[in-house]
Amino acid sequence: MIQFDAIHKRFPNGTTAVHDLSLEIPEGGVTVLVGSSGCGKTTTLRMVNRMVEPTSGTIRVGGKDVTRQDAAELRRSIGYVIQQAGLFPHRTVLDNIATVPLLLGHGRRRARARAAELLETVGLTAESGRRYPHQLSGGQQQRVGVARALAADPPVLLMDEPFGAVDPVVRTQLQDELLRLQKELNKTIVFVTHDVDEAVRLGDRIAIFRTGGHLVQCAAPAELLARPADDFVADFLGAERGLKLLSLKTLADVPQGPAPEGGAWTLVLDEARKPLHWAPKDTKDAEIPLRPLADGDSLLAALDESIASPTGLIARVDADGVLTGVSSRDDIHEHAGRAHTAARTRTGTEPETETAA
Ligand SMILES: Nc1ncnc2c1ncn2[C@@H]1O[C@H](COP(=O)(O)OP(=O)(O)OP(=O)(O)O)[C@@H](O)[C@H]1O
Repeated sequence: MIQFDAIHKRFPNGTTAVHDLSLEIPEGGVTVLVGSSGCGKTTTLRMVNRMVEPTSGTIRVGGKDVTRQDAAELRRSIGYVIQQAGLFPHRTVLDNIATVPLLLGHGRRRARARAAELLETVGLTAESGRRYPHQLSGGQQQRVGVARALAADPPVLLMDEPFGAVDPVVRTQLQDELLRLQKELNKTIVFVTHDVDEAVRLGDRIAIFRTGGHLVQCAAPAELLARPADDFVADFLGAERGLKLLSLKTLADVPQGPAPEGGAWTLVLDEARKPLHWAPKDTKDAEIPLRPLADGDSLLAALDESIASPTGLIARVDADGVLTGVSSRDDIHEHAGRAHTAARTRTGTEPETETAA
């Protein structure tokens, strides 16, 4: 757990970057710090590993006051990932990843073996380990940055806009990878972004800051979207709060029935009973492509597919892609409404919102 207790940071030029911050970051989850530019997110993050020292207040990691620990040692025990990866340009990828294990006194052989393992963990080939950072794409460099931060197996990972400099497709891939890794590793991750969608996608909890370094609200994403503490939070989350909430809910509970027969549309399956497309009764019309959805897909994806398809139906599949049934636009819509009511009225089932002035 990371505890910020009455933290204040005023830079020598008089700028207050963080104002009276008290926040508990639970162990083993992703806490995302969001807010507009200059609201103190990076400063907050960098105080955890003492790259910035607070003016007053206490920060504890695992119960220990960080100011009572040797700064260099502390930094080696906390993973740190930044935008543009921050790799050493004249070292190979493998040596970049092996840096911290080497500093920690692991032999070169062991450090490299660990680095090779991590390359695979973050989805890179062994061959890329022999390259230099500039010979990799931006997205690959970010993966190396994550591997390097994980090399000493630190319980805490600080990530400062790590995916800010890559295109949206690669960004989504990197987010997926991080979620997959986190399921496996269960680190305590503090993640800074100014992108609300990224925060909602990755965060177990989201802390929203406003200019002047004020924490406004910290809550689980669904709670935040359903019950923003004030107009600032509501504005920051954006106009499509309702849709964002649906991106957090799955399709699992929406009822499904057999595919209709003899109507205007027929669901065409391949020999393994995997849905291919909708065929019109009138063969002059074009067939309609479809995107099969599984129980783990979101209500937002279901709503989108049901609206986009003139059939008003979605094809549901199991983990192997085999048809399990179809669901109607009306059923999806009804569930979407219920998800909202539940989120608004929920009491005591989610972590409590922390608000600060
Ligand atoms: N070394 C410094 N000296 C003086 N002021 C600083 C320093 N570092 C940051 N600041 C100021 O402190 C405030 C908070 O900066 P910080 O980088 O923490 O914000 P941020 O929320 O991470 O912003 P961004 O999203 O743009 O990275 C800003 O007004 C910034 O200009």
